[in-house]
Amino acid sequence: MTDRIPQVLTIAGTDSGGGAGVMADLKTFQMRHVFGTAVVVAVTAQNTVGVQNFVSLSETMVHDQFKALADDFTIKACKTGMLADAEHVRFVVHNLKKYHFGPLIVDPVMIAKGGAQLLADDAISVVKQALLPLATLITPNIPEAERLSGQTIKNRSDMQQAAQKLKQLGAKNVLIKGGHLASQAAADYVLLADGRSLWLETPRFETKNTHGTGDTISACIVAELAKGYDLLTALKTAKQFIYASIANPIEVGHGHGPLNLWAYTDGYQEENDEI
Ligand SMILES: Nc1ncnc2c1ncn2[C@@H]1O[C@H](COP(=O)(O)OP(=O)(O)OP(=O)(O)O)[C@@H](O)[C@H]1O
Ligand SMILES: Cc1ncc(COP(=O)(O)O)c(N)n1
Repeated sequence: MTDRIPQVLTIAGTDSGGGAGVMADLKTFQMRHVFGTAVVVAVTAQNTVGVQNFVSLSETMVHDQFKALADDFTIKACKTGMLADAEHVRFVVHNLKKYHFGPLIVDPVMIAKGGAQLLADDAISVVKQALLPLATLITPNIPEAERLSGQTIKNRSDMQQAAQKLKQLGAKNVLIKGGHLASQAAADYVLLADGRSLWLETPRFETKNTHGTGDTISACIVAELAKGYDLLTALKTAKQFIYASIANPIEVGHGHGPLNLWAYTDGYQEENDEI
C-alpha cells in the first residue's frame, strides 16, 4: 500500500472554541488535502472572547503521543504552536531530536489575541537555545519577533533587521508576520536560508475576526511542504490562503471570530486528478 496522502503533525495546545491551536491546524490540514495528526501539549478552555483556563499535559503523555505517531505514521512535515512553558519546550525538543518528522515550522506562540499568556517567560531562552536551531522556518508575529530578537519593531526596516537576528539564532528561514504592524497592507517579510528575501503582501481587510491567523498560515505552509512544494511556493500559497480566509468572514461567537477556511480555491483537485 502506498502513502498517497501526505501525513503531517502539529505539536500545540487545543482551543475548545475551534478557531486556533490544534483545531485550526487540523482544519487547515484537511482543507489543504493532507492527513493531520497532533501531539497535544496543553488543553485550553477558550472561546472567541478569550482563554479562560489551561492545563499542560504530563511529560509521559507528551512522550507517549510522540511515540504513538512515530510507531505508525510517516510524517512528512510538522509544526509547533503553543508549548506552555520551559519544561514542555524541552519535552518537545527531546522528541523532535529523537524522531524524523521532516521540515519543522516553529510558530512561537506567546500571547493569545485576548491577552492570555500561552508561553511562560522562562521558556523564551529555551525556545531560542534549543528549539530555533531545529527550525526549517520560524513564523513569529511582531511582538514575538521583538521578544526573540531583543529589538523593537515599528516598521519594515525593523522587520528586516529582526529577521537577520532570528537567522543568527539558528532558524534556517524566517517569516515575520506583519499583521500587528499599523499599515495599510498586510505585509510579511521572508528571509530565506540562501540570503534571498522578499515581501509577501496583500491588502489589509478590516475585520475583528482574525482568531487563529498565525496558526492557520503556519499549518498551510506545513501542508504545502508535505505535498512536495518548495518553501517559497508554500509561503506564497499560504499567504493567499490566509488572505481569502480573512477577507470572506464568517460570523461565529461574540469576540474575535475564527477564519473562513472554505474561502480559498486553487484548483488543487484537478491537479491531483492527473497524478
Ligand atoms: N486584517 C488582516 N487582513 C489581511 N491579512 C491579515 C490581517 N491580519 C493579519 N493578516 C495576515 O495574517 C497572517 C498572520 O498574521 P499575524 O501577524 O496576525 O499573526 P499572529 O499574531 O500570529 O496571528 P494570531 O495571533 O491571530 O494567531 C499574516 O500573513 C498577516 O499579514
Ligand atoms: C491553543 C492556542 N494556540 C494558539 C493561539 C493563538 O491564537 P490567537 O492569537 O488568534 O488567539 C490560541 N489562542 N490558542
